[in-house]
Amino acid sequence: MESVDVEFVDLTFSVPDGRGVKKILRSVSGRFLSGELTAILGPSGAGKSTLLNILAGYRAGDVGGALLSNGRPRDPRHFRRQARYIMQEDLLQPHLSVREALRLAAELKLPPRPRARKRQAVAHAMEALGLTAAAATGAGELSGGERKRLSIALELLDDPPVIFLDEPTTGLDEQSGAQCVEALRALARGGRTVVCSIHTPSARLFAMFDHVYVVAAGACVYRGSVPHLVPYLSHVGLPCPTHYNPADYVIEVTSLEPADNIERMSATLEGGEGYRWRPPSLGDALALPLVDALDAPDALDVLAPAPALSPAHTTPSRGAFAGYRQGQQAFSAPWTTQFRTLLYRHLLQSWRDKGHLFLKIAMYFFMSLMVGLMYLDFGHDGSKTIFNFGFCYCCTIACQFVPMLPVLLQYPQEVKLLKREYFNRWYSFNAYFLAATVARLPAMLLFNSLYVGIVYVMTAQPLEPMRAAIFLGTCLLIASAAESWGLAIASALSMVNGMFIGSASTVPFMLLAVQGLGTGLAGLPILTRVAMHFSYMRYGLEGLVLAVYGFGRGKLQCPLDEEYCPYRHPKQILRETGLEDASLLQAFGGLVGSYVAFRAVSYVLLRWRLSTSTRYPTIAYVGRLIKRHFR
Ligand SMILES: Nc1ncnc2c1ncn2[C@@H]1O[C@H](COP(=O)(O)OP(=O)(O)OP(=O)(O)O)[C@@H](O)[C@H]1O
Repeated sequence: MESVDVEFVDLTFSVPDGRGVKKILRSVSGRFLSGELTAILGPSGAGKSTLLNILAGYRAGDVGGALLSNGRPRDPRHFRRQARYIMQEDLLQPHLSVREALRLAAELKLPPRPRARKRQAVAHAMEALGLTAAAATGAGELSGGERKRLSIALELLDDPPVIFLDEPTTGLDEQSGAQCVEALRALARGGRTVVCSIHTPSARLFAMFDHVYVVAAGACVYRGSVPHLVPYLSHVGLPCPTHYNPADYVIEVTSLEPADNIERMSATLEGGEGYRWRPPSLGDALALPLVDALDAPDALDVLAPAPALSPAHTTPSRGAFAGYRQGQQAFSAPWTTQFRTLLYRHLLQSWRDKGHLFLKIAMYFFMSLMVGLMYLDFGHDGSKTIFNFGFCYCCTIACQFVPMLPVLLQYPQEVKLLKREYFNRWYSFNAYFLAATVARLPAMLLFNSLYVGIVYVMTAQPLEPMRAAIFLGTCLLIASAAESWGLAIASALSMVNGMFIGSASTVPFMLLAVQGLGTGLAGLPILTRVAMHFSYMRYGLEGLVLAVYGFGRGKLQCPLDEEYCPYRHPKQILRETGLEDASLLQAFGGLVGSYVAFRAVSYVLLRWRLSTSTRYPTIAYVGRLIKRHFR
């Protein structure tokens, strides 16, 4: 059985702070053993999450000191295969039931065969985390405690030897928090190393941990067993009052200013031997090895043992789940399985989110009717060709904004989920990216067909299959390019900044699309003409206008009540709008090129967001600047 002891020596971490640096971790050392449940405790802002992020490998840059696995320097790539990190926010697929979420995760994380083992792993995970009764409940309807336990169960499927959790009990009531910690303790008993940061635990919860690591102002102020904390506090001259929760007390005394207590406590630990403090007299008398001292005599059990919880959790041993090791293999499931499963999950989520789906259909329907009524019957009217050009421009704007805005709103949240799953090695980035790209196509086709079907008929555009197909194809390409532009922005920025940048950045595209109107292109400055090649809306406008007026369309009817129709010749309107020389090939090429370019930008930005590597310091620096000022 593979067991991994996590060790860190003289770990330091600083961040730039104005003109100086702020030390967040100040030379902390410790060892977290397999088979134990460890709590990282401390006042708010002490550095618990930072320590956890570094230990999990989630934060890699600017870290000083050494990280070891089983006493040897840690290979970050190998460790990533062994460890899972469960973040504080439960990022789940709200429209999947507990069983579905676990089955899909098993599909992604475990080798394809034998299939029975996957079912077994799902059943074991549900049983171990007390989720069997909620198997059919949608993740969106679960209680806070169940959500947390589902997050843990999802990471447990491939049986990782090390599990890190950031504040798993935050936001849970006493009972749910205790159930969660009970489940974690059972997992640790099975031979795993389980480490979690925790915020002001109750005495009952605190007593359930095997090992406590207390951080204050970036320094370690206690490391040892729960029962030894009270003697330790007396030892450093800060006796814990009777009936006082030692966890609360240690946080209280280390929060006080000036930081004398912190200095004294960390100096005591530095002066001691090994990674765990134990009462000197007891240690000498029993001559216990440091680790064995955890099973200290009952006389020191100043806290009541944890009461039995319901549901009773079994003690799943390592290997009780799938029994698979990822070993040196990159991912357990083949690439095609990852792609297929992610595509299915994406489509299922979209289909189940009926409210959003109907809202979108209603929105497209409403917008189509509005546009159709505004330009009703303009298409065949020789006196309204210039307004019909306006209809084409209106379509480029509609096809651009409507698909882009939901992406700017929703995608930042999806990126968080992607970060969690990708970091925990559920799938390869390429499989995700391709699946997410393909999964968007059916909705894009449906909504744009609905829009074009209504406006094309209402505005009386030529009912010729080729022209209608070009019109629809152009609208689809505009929408796809706009959505990709939105994805590129949302890949790097928060929702608020993305909404602002996304909306503002479309203005140049829109302005460049109509340059040369009335004057022709020849009179435009060279810079403007060059810039126009970068506006996908220009290509979109070209495609739509060519669809209705290009390809040798004959003279349009001039109504009897009009004396003169200056633009009844389609060639005339093409000349006046600077589109005389436009070609469909160039328009489609420009739109496809924009789509591919925006996708490529979004690919690179997403990869950067997911990377914890420090191989490219310049990129890392630019990334930090973006994070600090725009995210
Ligand atoms: N990137 C950063 N830039 C500047 N300061 C940072 C950065 N990351 C963390 N800090 C600071 O480091 C300190 C420790 O942060 P950390 O999130 O690790 O604390 P914590 O103990 O987990 O706090 P809490 O319990 O409130 O979540 C805090 O004062 C925080 O403001």
